[in-house]
Amino acid sequence: MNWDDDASDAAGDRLVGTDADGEDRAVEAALRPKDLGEFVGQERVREQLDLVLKAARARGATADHVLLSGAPGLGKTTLSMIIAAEMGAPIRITSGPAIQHAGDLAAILSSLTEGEVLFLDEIHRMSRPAEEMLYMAMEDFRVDVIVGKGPGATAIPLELPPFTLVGATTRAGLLPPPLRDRFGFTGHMEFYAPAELQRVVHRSARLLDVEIADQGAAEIAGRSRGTPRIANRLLRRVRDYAQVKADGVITREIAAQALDVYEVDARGLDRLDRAVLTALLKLFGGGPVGLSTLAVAVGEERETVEEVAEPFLVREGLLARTPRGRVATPAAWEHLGLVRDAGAAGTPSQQGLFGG
Ligand SMILES: Nc1ncnc2c1ncn2[C@@H]1O[C@H](COP(=O)(O)OP(=O)(O)OP(=O)(O)O)[C@@H](O)[C@H]1O
Repeated sequence: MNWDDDASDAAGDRLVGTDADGEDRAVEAALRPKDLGEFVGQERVREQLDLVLKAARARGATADHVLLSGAPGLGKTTLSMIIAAEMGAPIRITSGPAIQHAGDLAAILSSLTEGEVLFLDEIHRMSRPAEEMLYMAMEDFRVDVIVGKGPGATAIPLELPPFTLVGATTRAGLLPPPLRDRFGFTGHMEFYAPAELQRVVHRSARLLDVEIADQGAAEIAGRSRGTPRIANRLLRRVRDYAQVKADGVITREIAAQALDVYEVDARGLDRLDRAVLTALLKLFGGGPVGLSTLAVAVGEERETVEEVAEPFLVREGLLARTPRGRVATPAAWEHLGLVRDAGAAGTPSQQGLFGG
């Protein structure tokens, strides 16, 4: 998978963007499941983690280091908090970009208490020297603090209490193998199925004291791009609509009307996604067309199209990246309700892209 952090930054102000905005952060604390039983979906990761934590508790030991990989908003921070709660341990939260010098990391590590969970988000964005210090800290619970500079510099070993590192990354493939190998357990977080997101929406509605019908929750879930953070955000916008335009109850119709107003369509595409697809279909007959040409046609930067819009369109099977350019799939024509001109050159079947 190719989730780019810069792309998700650029997507920050979209209703269907995956990064947390200020409002998300304010409510997310209240919506986070507190234990593994409350955590919806991710059956395999949950089951495996349950075993890891139970075994550590039975041995009276600190849990092994845990690496969580997956797209933003799938629940990595939430799981790290659950790990701490299940181990009855405090948690310290920091991120790779916040640790630029090995000294920053040494300061954090040396202040940890026994059994504490250190959550290191975006661990792939840590500086190299800090990363190397982390290897030793994870393996031997020890760091060498360098005092002085040049030939006179000396390394002073510092013992650390046993702790559990929970690393989170959107790009497990970017981690150097020595770092990856030092995690006792790696959990790959998948996008959520609509039925799972429906449960997330129901749970959040209950916590927010919002009345919602099953079909209302299903409507929101179907437009949430497999991501609980987006589901919770759409729920809040639909709640606003239900309060202003109706009696506050979220039915299927209300959810659909509200999300139409916010331009999030039945499949979770927003205005930018649809603009890209529409240009590809209407102006270029479905492609192939070069990325730069497509970007000019929609009046966006090349990077925005490539990093913000395309990943989801590709994931949804609406657009394909081919060596000859971007190509719409038959599903794209269907989704936008357009019919391909039968005589046009470069139809998907003529190119043999989709098996005729
Ligand atoms: N499995 C789940 N069940 C219920 N709610 C969930 C689940 N996973 C995530 N959420 C909700 O989604 C929101 C985002 O989750 P979280 O912050 O843990 O994601 P993340 O993967 O750490 O994202 P990022 O990588 O951007 O930090 C939280 O409010 C949380 O309540």
